[in-house]
Amino acid sequence: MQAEIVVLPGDGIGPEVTQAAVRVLREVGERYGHRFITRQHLIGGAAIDATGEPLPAATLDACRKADAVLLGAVGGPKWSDPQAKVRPEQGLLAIRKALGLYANLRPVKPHPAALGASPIKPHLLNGVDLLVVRELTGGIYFGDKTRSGDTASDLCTYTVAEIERVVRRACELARQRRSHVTSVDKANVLETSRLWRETATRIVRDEFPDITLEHQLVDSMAMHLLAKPREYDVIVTENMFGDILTDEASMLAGSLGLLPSASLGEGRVGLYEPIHGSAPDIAGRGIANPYATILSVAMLLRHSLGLEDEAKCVELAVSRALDDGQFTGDLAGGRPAIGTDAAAAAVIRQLQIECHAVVMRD
Ligand SMILES: NC(=O)c1ccc[n+]([C@@H]2O[C@H](COP(=O)([O-])OP(=O)(O)OC[C@H]3O[C@@H](n4cnc5c(N)ncnc54)[C@H](O)[C@@H]3O)[C@@H](O)[C@H]2O)c1
Ligand SMILES: CC(C)[C@H](C(=O)O)[C@@H](O)C(=O)O
Ligand SMILES: [Mg+2]
Repeated sequence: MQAEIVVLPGDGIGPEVTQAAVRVLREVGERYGHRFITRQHLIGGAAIDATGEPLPAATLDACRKADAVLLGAVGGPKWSDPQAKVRPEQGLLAIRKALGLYANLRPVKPHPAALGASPIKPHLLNGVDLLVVRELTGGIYFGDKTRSGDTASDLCTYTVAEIERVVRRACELARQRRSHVTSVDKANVLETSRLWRETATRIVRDEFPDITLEHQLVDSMAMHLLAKPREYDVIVTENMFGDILTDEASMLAGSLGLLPSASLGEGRVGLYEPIHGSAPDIAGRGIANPYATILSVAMLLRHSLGLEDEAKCVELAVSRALDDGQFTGDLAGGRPAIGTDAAAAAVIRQLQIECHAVVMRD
């Protein structure tokens, strides 16, 4: 097949991890005979520096025309002045909104070889396989913001339609898994959460009677996620809770550098990105973990291009690289660590074996 993929490196470690992931994508293309055309565009701080805007029209245009978008990360101290009129993060929020990407899939499946990197006891992690479906285009990140004198406000709004579509998406995904959905809210305090809970209950009752639905308040969820992570299958939640819970969940996997994501809507184009940020503390040193971005490429192959074999192949290759002890610094825990490029090379080496193995098995 031929596919056009827009690559948005962004800021900090964004260019380093996307470059590694594009190398892997190219290898997949060569081995399977696909023509993946990649074009880079500006977003975030890099775009502000070049054009004054965090999401230039040319970038959005290119994304709309593409088959999929691969993003690194945006933001950094250079653009973080509280007085700044434009911020890199606005570019990311704007592209998600403009492409209608309301469902952000963040899978968490700790890899056995990386268990040592997690602060959680290994016996709690065995068998953990959960998927957070984070609502991505509503809630407090998108509400009106005001500042007047010594008072500031951020408005949190949800409509029934916004809740319905993401809950439906979570239930459809749960049907392909263990048919269990945990809906996370703060219904004891927030009106948006009461609407969320009512809507989730109705959608599951009327449309997904085969799904088991459980409600959980977000504060205790933060605790349960670490205390009994094995008990969760699909977790669906609003934008901010999903943002926070997934950084927490990365500790189950051992590092933020291991969690990929797919942002999907009703449209054709999906956006794929690691869940981590631009990591200014390690940027420019060639030591960032690229596995989350490489695993995001696997999600891109699966969800936007329908290339399931190729997606599995990338996931297996990452898994084998970890089995082989190919750890970046965030996973190494004092053992010798490899850099970003070497990690990509390790995946490519495994890909050369794994692609073949997956094809032969099918
Ligand atoms: N999707 C995005 O573009 C995105 C996501 C989160 C944060 N941000 C932005 O990134 C900037 C920095 O935010 P932050 O420091 O709170 O979060 P961060 O995710 O960038 O970093 C948190 C910690 O995790 C480490 N880390 C993150 N990714 C890693 C990787 N791939 N390999 C090794 N270590 C990794 C960092 O070194 C840091 O110590 C901010 O401007 C924030 O707004 C962007
Ligand atoms: C940078 C920020 C806008 C972003 C978010 O909150 O969505 C990030 O934290 C993420 O998780 O992708
Ligand atoms: Mg986040």
